[in-house]
Amino acid sequence: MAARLVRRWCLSPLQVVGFPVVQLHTSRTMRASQKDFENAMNQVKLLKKDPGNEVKLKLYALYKQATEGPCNMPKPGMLDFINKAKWDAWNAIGSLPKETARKNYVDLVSSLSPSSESSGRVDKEPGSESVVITSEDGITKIMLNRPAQKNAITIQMYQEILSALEATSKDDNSVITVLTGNGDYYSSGNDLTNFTNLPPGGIEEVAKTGSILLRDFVDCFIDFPKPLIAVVNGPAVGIAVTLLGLFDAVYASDRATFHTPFTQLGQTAEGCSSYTFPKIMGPAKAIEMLIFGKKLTAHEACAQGLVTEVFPDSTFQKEVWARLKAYAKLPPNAMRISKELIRHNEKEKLHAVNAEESTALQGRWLSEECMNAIINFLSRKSKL
Ligand SMILES: CCCCCCCCCCC/C=C/C(=O)SCCNC(=O)CCNC(=O)[C@H](O)C(C)(C)COP(=O)(O)OP(=O)(O)OC[C@H]1O[C@@H](n2cnc3c(N)ncnc32)[C@H](O)[C@@H]1OP(=O)(O)O
Repeated sequence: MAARLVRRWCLSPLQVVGFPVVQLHTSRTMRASQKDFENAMNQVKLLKKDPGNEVKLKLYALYKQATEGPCNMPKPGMLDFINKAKWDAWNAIGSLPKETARKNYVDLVSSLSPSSESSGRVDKEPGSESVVITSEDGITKIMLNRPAQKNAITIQMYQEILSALEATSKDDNSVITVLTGNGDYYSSGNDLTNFTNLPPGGIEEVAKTGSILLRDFVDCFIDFPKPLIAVVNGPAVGIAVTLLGLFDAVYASDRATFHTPFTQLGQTAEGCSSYTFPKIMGPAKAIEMLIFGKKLTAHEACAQGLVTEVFPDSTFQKEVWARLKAYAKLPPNAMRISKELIRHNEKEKLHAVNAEESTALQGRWLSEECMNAIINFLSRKSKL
């Protein structure tokens, strides 16, 4: 099921906001600027790096203005949030002349297209994977690797993490498993553009498949049989925080922060945090985090029991990996059996909580509160 979901979701990043797929005109009577415009449209399709939704909305707006003139469409309804973001972008251009829009489009594309970008090659460079999995000294390291996007988790990354956990749980050479992030963030949580690729079934289908994926993903953490360690190298947001309640140890840099702004996003708690957080830190503190979105420092999170130990950022990697290497030499079966003893009484409850939270989120994703929050982020009207 999970693999099927991912296949369905894995669209080119350029499809995120419904990139205009255009027909190239070949008329010999076209002026040079029209040719530049067509070349630019072609270059856009060859971009290897996703330019981000803000730029894509600008490109969309300039393309529409250049080809059709000022926005002449009725404003889409609030719930039609992708078309509304596109309409807003086009409408914001006002009465800019078609020629100027065309030139601005060409200029914008050329600013995105260094010569290496437009070569048309699409091979992945080594280390360019969004999730990097390595194994050494009995430690399997799953590293989130989208530092420029603060390690926001895409649909494909959920699937890759899930597959890595399934594989390492069966790998006799893997004693402990570590989740960490590359760059300055541990993870900014769910990639908010996950919501913008509308399949034919529309937002209802997005919410339904998203809910199934979330449930499968979290189930995998609940059932993971070996020691699971989070090496929190920097700020963590959303699902990157809630999952910590299912880890066996959480080591944090003193630069890390812990933030679950679900209400601000019109969403609700997931990752079993509606159960694990009150248990770990008591209901009063859990409510401050999960309902009011209070951000904790690493030392506060440690005092609340969410973090095992905090290290100075300057020595964080050295100290933590030295410790993990020592732990990975401990007898693996004893560790696995101890984990089973500690965790097995809770498993049934955790699966039920996960199912409930995933269903609640399915409803939330269809709400106006949630859609507005996502539109605001994507159109950069808001940030955490
Ligand atoms: C219905 C389908 C769902 C399918 C998936 C189901 C799976 C489960 C879902 C479970 C529910 C999960 C919930 C959560 O995790 S809620 C938390 C979501 N995260 C956020 O709201 C964070 C949003 N980001 C920010 O507020 C800021 O970016 C941040 C404070 C993290 C950093 O700010 P800073 O100013 O330092 O950096 P930038 O904003 O300039 O960010 C750099 C670039 O990174 C992009 N970015 C960052 N975070 C995200 C994100 N979460 N999603 C998408 N993109 C993100 C940001 O846009 C910048 O990109 P550009 O350079 O292209 O502009």
